Amino acid sequence: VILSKVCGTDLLTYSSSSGHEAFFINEVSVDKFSFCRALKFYNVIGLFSATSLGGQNGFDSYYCELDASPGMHSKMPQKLGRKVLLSSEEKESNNGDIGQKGHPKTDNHGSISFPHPKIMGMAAPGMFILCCSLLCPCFRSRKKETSRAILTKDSSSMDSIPSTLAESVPSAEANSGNEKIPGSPLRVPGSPHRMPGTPFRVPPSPSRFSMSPQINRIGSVHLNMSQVYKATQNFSPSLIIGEGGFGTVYKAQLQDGQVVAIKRAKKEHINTLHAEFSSEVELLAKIEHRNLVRLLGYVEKGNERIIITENVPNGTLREHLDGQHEKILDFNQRLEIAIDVAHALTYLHLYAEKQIIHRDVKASNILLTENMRAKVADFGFARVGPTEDGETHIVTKVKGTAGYLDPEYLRTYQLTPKSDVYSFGILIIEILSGRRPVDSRKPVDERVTVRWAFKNYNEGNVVGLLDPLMNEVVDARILSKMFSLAFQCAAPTRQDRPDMKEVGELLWKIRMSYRKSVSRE
Ligand SMILES: Nc1ncnc2c1ncn2[C@@H]1O[C@H](COP(=O)(O)OP(=O)(O)OP(=O)(O)O)[C@@H](O)[C@H]1O
Repeated sequence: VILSKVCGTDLLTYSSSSGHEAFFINEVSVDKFSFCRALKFYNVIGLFSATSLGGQNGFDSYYCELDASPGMHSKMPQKLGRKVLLSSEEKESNNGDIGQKGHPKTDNHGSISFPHPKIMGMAAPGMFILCCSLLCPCFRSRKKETSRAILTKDSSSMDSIPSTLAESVPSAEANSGNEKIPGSPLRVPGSPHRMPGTPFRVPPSPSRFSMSPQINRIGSVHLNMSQVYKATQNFSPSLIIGEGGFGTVYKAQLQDGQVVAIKRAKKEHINTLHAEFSSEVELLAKIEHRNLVRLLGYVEKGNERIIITENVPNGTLREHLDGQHEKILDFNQRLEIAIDVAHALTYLHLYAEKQIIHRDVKASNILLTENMRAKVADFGFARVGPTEDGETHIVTKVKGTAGYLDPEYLRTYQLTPKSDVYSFGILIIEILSGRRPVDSRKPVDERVTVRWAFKNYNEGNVVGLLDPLMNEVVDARILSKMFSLAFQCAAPTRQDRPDMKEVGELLWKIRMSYRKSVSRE
């Protein structure tokens, strides 16, 4: 049995197989009490009950009235799913991230970070599960509904999870609920550069990187703070080109004329930093690929944490999809961007000195050049992949952005390059449709874009999936191939996803077909 419902901001999933039961909120394994609490909060206990549970009376009598300790019911959470993520994050314990977000990102950008539990969750192969999930109706919630669900699971392939173990994982209950939670999880307060609906980020907690003694010497640009002040004209507001969770980004000109982007960490987060860059950041500084934003240097002095990167002048892919730039991206440009990103990820996964998993592939981390070439930015969550022979994955806390997160990684805490493949699949759908992975402004059944797209795809309506801003007729067969590839990438389990190299090759073939179709017209 597998039951999965989007309620308000949360995806509630119950599964049972061969006598083993598991409870999930937003793909995070939780104990049954937390699950029941969520059901009660959303007033949907009855809907999870009766026939679908094999004749049992339903959650309310079978589960939810059982072992609630006094006081536990007194206060329902305001944003349950987010609390699950935050509570888990508080217990973060794992090391090993190599990127800039060793610095704490400040707020509200959708990134998720929490530790692996004592148990692993369920494995869930098969695209047919996606079909099943599409059939699940959404419930009316007492709150404003903003879906941030990913995909549902397959009961037939569930690992054995004794419920006693399931109860040992971090739960929503563990959170004190003190944190400020935005009205909608998709709204980003105080960020002028964000459109409504932009995914929020839960700030990663301070990393525990080993400090490199040479930290100020990484990369090819070595500045001291007075040079940074000079280059940014004392961090002049007129030079601000972006605002992220981690800090403010300035366009700066160095003495030799080179124009760079300088990211300055927000002061309020400096104190929470225990250690900064991993020595492995030196690895990132060595990475050179035309579709990856180059890390040029790092400055650490007193309260200042400065990251210097290549400047990419034409905004983010998300801004372009939002129509914030002069021209709307045409299909050809979108296809080229997808190919660029595929090449960047292939390089990271296969050809870098050590395998690197980006972990935060999303449209707002794709920067565009004047020629509309794409560069993948923001290695804040990047991680070195498995290093031992025969190792298939690393087990680590979950980081990434809601909507792009690989559900299998989220469930099992096993990270592989296929997590980037999943995010890339979601990104292709975003590139083609223009829609964010989760869009709270859409009708309930369209809010999880991958589900909406898959449903339409199955009904043969690929043309209707195309971004209406494009105003362009694209051969339905080409679109079908693109969407089909996207769904393969976003398969619930990694074994069903192609690797990035294959994805690049397939995109290249699609490009050839597209060129042919255009030349025939
Ligand atoms: N190398 C760069 N060149 C040009 N603009 C950049 C560069 N890096 C960042 N920006 C701009 O600054 C903005 C903020 O970047 P940053 O990487 O800090 O945050 P973000 O990725 O938007 O947010 P978050 O990392 O919290 O998701 C970007 O959206 C982009 O507009």
